Amino acid sequence: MNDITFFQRFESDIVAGRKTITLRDVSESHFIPGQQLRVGRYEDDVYFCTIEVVSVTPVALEKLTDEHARQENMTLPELKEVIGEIYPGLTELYAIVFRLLTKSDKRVL
Ligand SMILES: CC(=O)Nc1ccn([C@@H]2O[C@H](CO)[C@@H](O)[C@H]2O)c(=O)n1
Repeated sequence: MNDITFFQRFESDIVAGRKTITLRDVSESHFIPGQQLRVGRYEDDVYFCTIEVVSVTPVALEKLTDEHARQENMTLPELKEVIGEIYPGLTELYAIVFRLLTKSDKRVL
């Protein structure tokens, strides 16, 4: 069982350490710093890595900065577009900072 999923298109950035945060809605704001999470792909739930939660911080959409975008390996306009597609109309987000612990050796990229 996985604890959190990411869209498959972000898998390579996560396992390469280029994406170190995710922005989620309140339904995924319950993670605790220090918690280790098994990470799967949203499309098929295939496990691909384990991360450790570093912090969970509420952030308003309008308060997102270039630093958040850098941690997503995107530009700020790209990030806002992605969020608008995943969470239409949502303005209250939670920034989950994580660090990569282990990668699955069964991944096929
Ligand atoms: C079911 C579900 O909500 N899945 C999600 C939600 C969010 N995200 C990522 O968070 C950042 C901003 O939202 C973007 O980089 C997306 O990667 C994701 O991969 N998968």
